[in-house]
Amino acid sequence: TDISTHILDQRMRSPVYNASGVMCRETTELEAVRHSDAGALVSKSCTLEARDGNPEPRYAATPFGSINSMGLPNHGYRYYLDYAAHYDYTDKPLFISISGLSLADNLHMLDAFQRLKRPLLPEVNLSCPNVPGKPQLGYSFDDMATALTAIHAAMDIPFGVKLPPYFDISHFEMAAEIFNRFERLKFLTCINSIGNGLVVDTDSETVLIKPKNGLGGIGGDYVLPTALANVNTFYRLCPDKQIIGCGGIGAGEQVFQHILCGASAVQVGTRLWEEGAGLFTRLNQELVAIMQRKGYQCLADFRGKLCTL
Ligand SMILES: O=C(O)c1[nH]c(=O)[nH]c(=O)c1Cl
Repeated sequence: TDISTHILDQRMRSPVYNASGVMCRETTELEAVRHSDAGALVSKSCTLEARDGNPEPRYAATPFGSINSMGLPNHGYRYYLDYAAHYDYTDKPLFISISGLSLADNLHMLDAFQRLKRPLLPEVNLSCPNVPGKPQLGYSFDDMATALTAIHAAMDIPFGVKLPPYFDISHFEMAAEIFNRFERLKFLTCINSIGNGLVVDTDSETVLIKPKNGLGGIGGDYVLPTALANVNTFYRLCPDKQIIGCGGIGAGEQVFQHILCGASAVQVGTRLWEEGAGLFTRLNQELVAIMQRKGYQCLADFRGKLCTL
């Protein structure tokens, strides 16, 4: 049973890796993912300068997932640039998440990464919901088109984007039309957390996290149907791009479902935060068991083959 996959020409021994933001802010964390059974790794979204992020508590686990308003805490792009400069690319693919506070910052950081002339894979984050005063690009189609036009003009290497969840068919269609304009935009990571949810503790009658009156991005079991809808819809609307699934993965079954909906690889956030890097070993085993039960030899046997009625 072969669970390997490729993103562009880069092979992954497993289709499962971390979601940006989880187990990836420190080089020690990136190394933990690299030494795990994950098939790749992605770094914490970086900004031009280091950021402390939002006041704590800013993450909370909940009965069916998590809520977070981290506020883009990271060491600044040079820290991740150094990691990418010394990384052994023969091991597993390295994705670099970029989340500049302005288009100029994004262009500056992307240029620095492409000048390394290393096979790193930039994932431009269009969907951070937690920086007060910074509306996310993914929900402003004109601004997103402007940014991607400038990024595509500046980038000689292939890149991807981290997308927010969309909920309206016309939004899927408008977003896909924009993405399809850009040939070197090669992968779409769907989805980021569902922005600005609110989780309340009944006993204390209090929110769980400090920033933004308790509002934060929702992840975990709550978001699986939305994640699958975004994966499958962009899989159908953007046939020249690969889809990386993210959202609601806690067991091999959801890995299987994301791939069935069209994902070439999948990322895990909430469940990884709660369980640790042993998660990848478990997910790989559970995916193999499902494939064996169904008689599938490789991921291509079922990728994108979701049946409709
Ligand atoms: O608050 C964060 O750092 C954060 N949190 C998220 O759930 N998604 C993001 O893209 C980011 Cl950048």
